[in-house]
Amino acid sequence: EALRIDVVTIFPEYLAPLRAALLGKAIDRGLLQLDVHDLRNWTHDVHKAVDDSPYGGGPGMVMKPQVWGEALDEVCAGPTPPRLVVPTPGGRPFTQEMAREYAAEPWLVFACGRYEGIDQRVLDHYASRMPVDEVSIGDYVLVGGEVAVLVMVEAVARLLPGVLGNPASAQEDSFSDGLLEGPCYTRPEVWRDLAVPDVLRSGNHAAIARWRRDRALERTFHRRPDLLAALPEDALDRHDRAM
Ligand SMILES: Nc1ccc2ncsc2c1
Repeated sequence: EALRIDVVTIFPEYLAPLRAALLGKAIDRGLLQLDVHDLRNWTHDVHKAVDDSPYGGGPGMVMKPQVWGEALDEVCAGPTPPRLVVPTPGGRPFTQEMAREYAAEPWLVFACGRYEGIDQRVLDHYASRMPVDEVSIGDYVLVGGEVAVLVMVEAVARLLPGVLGNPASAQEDSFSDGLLEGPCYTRPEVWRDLAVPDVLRSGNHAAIARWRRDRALERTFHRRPDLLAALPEDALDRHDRAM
C-alpha cells in the first residue's frame, strides 16, 4: 500500500533532494516509491526538442504535446490509472487538505512543465482517462514545476504512516485546526536576555493550552485574517472571540 510517485521532468536532477534525509529513508523503507523520468527520453530528434513557439504568438515557448503524450502513455500505463498532478501558477491552490487527499492515493504522477507551460491538449486528453489536477503552490512564478513537486511531495510524504517519528505532530501542525502555529521555545530558559514565557514552564497544562491557542489566534489574526474568516461558525469559543 506504499504510495507510488512518478515524476516526469527535463531536469531529473532537480528531484534529487527527495532522496535525501527523511524522505530518502521512507523510500528505503518502502513507505513510498519514487521514480523520476527524463522527458527527453521520449524525443526522437537529434536536438531532443521538447518545446516550440506558441500559437497566437507571445513570449516564451510551449511544451510539445507529442513528447508529453508518449511519455505519459508509458509512465501512466497500468491496470488502474494514476492521479496526474501538473504544477502551474494557474492551478487550484495546494493546501494541507489536498496533501491529505494525495497521501491517501495509491499512485501520483507529477508532470513538470517548463517554459510557458504544456500544450493544453495534453491535459485535456488525459483528463478523459484519469483525474488531472492543475495545482498552484502559491501566487508567484517559478521557472518550472520541479520545485513545486518538491514542495508537494514533501507535504504528502510526511503524512504517510511511519514516515514521521511521532505521528502526533502531523496532526497538530499548522492548518490542522485552521489556525497558524504559534511561537515555540526550547532550552535554555534565557537566551541573550530573552526568557521563555513563564506559563510554558508552569506545568499548568490547561493554561499552556490556552496560552498556545491565544498566540495562534493572535498570529492568525495578524498574518492570515483570511484563515480566521474561513473557520466554521463554532470553531471559536467565547474566549477565542475575546482575543
Ligand atoms: N511549468 C511551470 C512554470 C512555472 C511555475 N511556477 C510555479 S508552478 C510552475 C510550473
